[in-house]
Amino acid sequence: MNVLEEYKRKLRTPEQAVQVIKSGDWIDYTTSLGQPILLDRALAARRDELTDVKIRGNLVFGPLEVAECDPSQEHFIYHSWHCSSYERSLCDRGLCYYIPMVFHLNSDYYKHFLTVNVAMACVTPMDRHGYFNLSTSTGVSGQILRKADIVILEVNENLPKLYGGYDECIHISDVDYVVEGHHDPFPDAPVPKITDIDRKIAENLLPYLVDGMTLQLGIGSLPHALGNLIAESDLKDLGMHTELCSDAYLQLHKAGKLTNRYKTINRGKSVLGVAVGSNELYDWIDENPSVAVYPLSYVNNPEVIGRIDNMVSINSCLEVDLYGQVSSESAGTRQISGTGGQLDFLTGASTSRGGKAFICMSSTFTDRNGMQQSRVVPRFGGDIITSPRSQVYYLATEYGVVNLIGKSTWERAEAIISLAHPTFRDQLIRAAQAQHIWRRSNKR
Ligand SMILES: CC(=O)SCCNC(=O)CCNC(=O)[C@H](O)C(C)(C)COP(=O)(O)OP(=O)(O)OC[C@H]1O[C@@H](n2cnc3c(N)ncnc32)[C@H](O)[C@@H]1OP(=O)(O)O
Ligand SMILES: CCCC(=O)O
Repeated sequence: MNVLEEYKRKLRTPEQAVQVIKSGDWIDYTTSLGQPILLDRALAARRDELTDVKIRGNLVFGPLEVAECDPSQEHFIYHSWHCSSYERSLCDRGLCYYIPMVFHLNSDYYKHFLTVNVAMACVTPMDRHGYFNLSTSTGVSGQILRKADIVILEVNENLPKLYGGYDECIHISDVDYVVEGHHDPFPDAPVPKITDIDRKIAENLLPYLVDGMTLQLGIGSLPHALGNLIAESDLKDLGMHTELCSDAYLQLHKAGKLTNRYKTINRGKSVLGVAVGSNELYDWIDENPSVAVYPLSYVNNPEVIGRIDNMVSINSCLEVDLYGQVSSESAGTRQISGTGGQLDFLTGASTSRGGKAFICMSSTFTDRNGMQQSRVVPRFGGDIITSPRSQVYYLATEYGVVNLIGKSTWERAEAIISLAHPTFRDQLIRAAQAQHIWRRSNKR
């Protein structure tokens, strides 16, 4: 049978396709732009026929009809590997549960441990060879689709087609059903406003950065802003090897800096796993031979990252304690985001020849009551630790950069307090004294 005939034979309406889902099933929605909008709507419409259907997603921007239609969670229970701001708001409402993980092993979790009864994902239209491109969701999708008992694809003509790497496509012969329908154009992701504090942090980082380095910029407004500022610097011949491709890389490209010339693997290629940004970004990565998408089992593998000379990883966090522990994913018991690729890139970049792993933050934040709070705290109570103190290298704020490696507890306390906002330093020193990590010789 030729691929077009096979496509027609597998074509269903969304309502028909979701009939395969049974009570108790595990369903996967892949990630971000891969969110299956029409199938999600059709599944939610079956609410009263189904119970205990569990759904997994990852950095999904929503709205998710399955979560919104069932506050009781008798019918649908939604889970996320990494919370977007929408999924965070679902968690706040008790409608989403976080699943702890590290990304480079995520596909192994699927391969060895997890059940996927039905996987549903948005893909590009099928090509003449019978392949659908997994596009900006390639990072996480391949193994989910391989593990699924039933694969339903939703064709979204707005998705960019990305060259791989590997695992960027699925063939019609590996698909059970295909659905089509109208999709609105993707909204542009918000662009962070660059603040004076961002500029100061970028200034503090610049002496550590070299021409020819390869950059990983993490999720969130600070890494994005720092990427934009690096695009304005004199640095040149930069490389891209990142889990998440944001508009900061488009800025580096537009500034003529993203040549990938000195990459020691994937030379000449901007490597990514997932992309989220503007339509201009999607247009840039679409069918672009200088861009290569890979599964995160490759992109985030610390051994792979470590093979890239001068690999620089720039991620952000919510708070740091005086021991050097980093909390990036929860504020007390409130789930904010996830571990994501932070630990993978910390581990990988710190083993690269000339590599450096930075965790950056503003020294303070303004809480919901309008009060200025320190991001340097004496010690964590209920916050989840994202990066353990044994693996944290460079920490940066607008007050400087410190390297914690090889530093004892009292040296760390001193170094970390030097990054804190001056308003909070005395109270942090008193806390360090009470915690027995402060000596008479410590600098105030
Ligand atoms: C992507 C790659 O290539 S892999 C590596 C990157 N991945 C990671 O580093 C994972 C962990 N890091 C992250 O998830 C992000 O970088 C974050 C969460 C630390 C920062 O992301 P941003 O989007 O810039 O966070 P933002 O400042 O908007 O804050 C998010 C929420 O946390 C709240 N928040 C921020 N700081 C604090 C704090 N110290 N205490 C309490 N709440 C806080 C904010 O108010 C906001 O809540 P809201 O949505 O209700 O307003
Ligand atoms: C999918 C990107 C999330 C992260 O690693 O932070």
